[in-house]
Amino acid sequence: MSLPDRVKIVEVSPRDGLQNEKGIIAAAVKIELIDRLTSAGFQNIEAASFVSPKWVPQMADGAEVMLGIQRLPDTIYSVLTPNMRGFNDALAVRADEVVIFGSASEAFSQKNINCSIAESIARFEPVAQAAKAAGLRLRGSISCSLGCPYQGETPIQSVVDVAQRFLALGCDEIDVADTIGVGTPKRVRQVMDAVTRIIDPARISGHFHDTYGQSLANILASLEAGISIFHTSVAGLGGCPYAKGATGNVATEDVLFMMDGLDIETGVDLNEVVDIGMWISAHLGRKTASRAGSALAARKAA
Ligand SMILES: CC(C)(COP(=O)([O-])OP(=O)([O-])OC[C@H]1O[C@@H](n2cnc3c(N)ncnc32)[C@H](O)[C@@H]1OP(=O)([O-])[O-])[C@@H](O)C(=O)NCCC(=O)NCCSC(=O)C[C@@](C)(O)CC(=O)[O-]
Repeated sequence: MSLPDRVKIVEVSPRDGLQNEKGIIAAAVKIELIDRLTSAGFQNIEAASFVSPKWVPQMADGAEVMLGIQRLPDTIYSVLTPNMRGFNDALAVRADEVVIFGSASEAFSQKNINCSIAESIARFEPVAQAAKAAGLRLRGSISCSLGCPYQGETPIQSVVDVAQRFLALGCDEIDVADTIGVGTPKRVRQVMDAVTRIIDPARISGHFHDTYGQSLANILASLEAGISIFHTSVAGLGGCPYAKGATGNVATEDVLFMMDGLDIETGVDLNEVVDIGMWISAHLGRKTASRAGSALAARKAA
């Protein structure tokens, strides 16, 4: 299959990238991060999470962040909303897209959102209806699509079942998420092929964590399966509090560098993203996890 000319990169660092940070990061830093990402050309930024602050304290300032950022009219600012409480908070700050997040694994569903998969779908139903009524975009994220930290490999049918439920709820986009980064290209291709049999590939995204260094290969396998939306995180920031040991999302800089080599447009300025990656890594007191980011920053410094 031929590869697309253009892909959409959803930058998830302000939410997935920062949610697992131990020390609380000031809202001003989150706001600066999002503003710089907006300037770099991302058309979709996952900006915050309206979840219980007892479960994820780092995301407690979502409203302050959403109200503090400089928004561009064509940029989609997404927020996570596990229930109606989260949805109402998202509506109050005029989020463009709300994300319901389920799992293809029963055990992870319990650990992450404290209910079974079936209960989660029932909880998402009013959120989906309210999102449609308010004219907001709706995205559904399927955690553990390639494997679960508690249950091991995920059967492909479990991913398809949740995708089907999300489709019925009216999701505009559905994420196949490799929460712990265990997927390898052959399996990713099988999962993407199964999901694209029931949903238009243009509505499916690949969300890959890079724990085992497989993300770029998995993105290539997804491109070959017709997928053209990918989630990335500047400097490879991230991790899920309910998936111990899992590292961050695939680094944005690495994906942009690969897309450039494949002649696939992203609309994002890699040069600016390298600077953002170095800035946020310095702020967090660590080295960037992006190979391309380090190499390009070193080249600039020379
Ligand atoms: C879903 C719940 C709330 C259920 O949590 P629960 O304890 O079953 O629910 P509850 O209704 O009993 O609420 C407990 C407390 O939280 C409050 N509460 C309830 N809802 C909200 C809300 N929306 N905003 C603010 N507060 C809220 C509620 O008011 C109550 O407060 P209390 O009475 O004890 O003072 C909880 O489990 C939760 O917040 N989980 C979120 C976990 C999370 O954010 N995980 C990380 C994101 S998922 C992820 O990273 C994966 C993804 C998407 O990136 C893709 C991938 O890589 O796989």
